[in-house]
Amino acid sequence: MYSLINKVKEINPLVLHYTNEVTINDCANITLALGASPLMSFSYEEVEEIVQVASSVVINIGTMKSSNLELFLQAGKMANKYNKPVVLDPVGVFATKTRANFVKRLLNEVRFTAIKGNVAEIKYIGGFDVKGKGVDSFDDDKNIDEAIKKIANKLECVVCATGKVDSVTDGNRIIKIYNGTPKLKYITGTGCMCASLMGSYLGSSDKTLEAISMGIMTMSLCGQLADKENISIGDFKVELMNNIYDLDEEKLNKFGKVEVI
Ligand SMILES: Nc1ncnc2c1ncn2[C@@H]1O[C@H](COP(=O)(O)OP(=O)(O)O)[C@@H](O)[C@H]1O
Ligand SMILES: Cc1ncsc1CCOP(=O)(O)O
Ligand SMILES: [Mg+2]
Repeated sequence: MYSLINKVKEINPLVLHYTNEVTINDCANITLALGASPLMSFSYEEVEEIVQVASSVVINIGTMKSSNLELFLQAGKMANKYNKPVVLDPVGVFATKTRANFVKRLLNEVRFTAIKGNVAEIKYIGGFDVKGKGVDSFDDDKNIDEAIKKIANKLECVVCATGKVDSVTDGNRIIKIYNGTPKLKYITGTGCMCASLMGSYLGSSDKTLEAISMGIMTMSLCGQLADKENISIGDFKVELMNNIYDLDEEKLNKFGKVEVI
């Protein structure tokens, strides 16, 4: 699985983002740091054309800007039409009925290759009560394996829940990733950036479960490596980017903590 990082650098996939206005720049930079190419678009005019040249598509509902919502649906449908892998990040889906209804529409009208969210977002989609505020999860991973398997089997896609431990499933196998640091919660966009990394791996490989696991492993491990003693939160963000740029197969083999269930 770890050798997929070399594929990203070889192929330099184009990762097309329809995303929020808070973390868009960080998502572009992390995509570049891994070795892929980012492209962000809010254009109805070019959606069909641009999806055709993309290697993968990321849809993130974070800011729920009303003028973009139909575009996000169209982008997902175009990804299906042109057989491009497409990832959904249902940011804050539990926070309002509006978000929940929009995510329901996306899930009904688009076949996603993968859905990733924090534990509260994923449990909410799985039908569980959750503890969350705004876009942040304060939930634990009780029932998380049940939730991810339920969603994966119902929607026939890979599902990833992020948190202290990250869990990924294709409905059959479950991959647990034990890397990370609580500091990742004190920078906005680490979840959004995971989706960009997932898009980068998906654009370089058709092994979906491995690609999604590598996306989250890359963020969690690089956060862990960046978290040197007494590092300030501003420096931590810079070190996170540096570690993404410097990550290679050797470091993944040395520090990756993965369990396949
Ligand atoms: N308590 C924690 N300990 C270690 N890593 C964490 C913890 N909480 C979140 N992470 C990591 O932070 C990154 C973002 O996850 P998360 O905070 O769940 O997403 P979001 O930013 O979408 O809310 C992931 O790499 C995840 O593994
Ligand atoms: C704070 C905020 N508000 C709308 S989108 C967004 C960013 C969320 O990023 P993440 O899901 O990675 O925490
Ligand atoms: Mg998030």
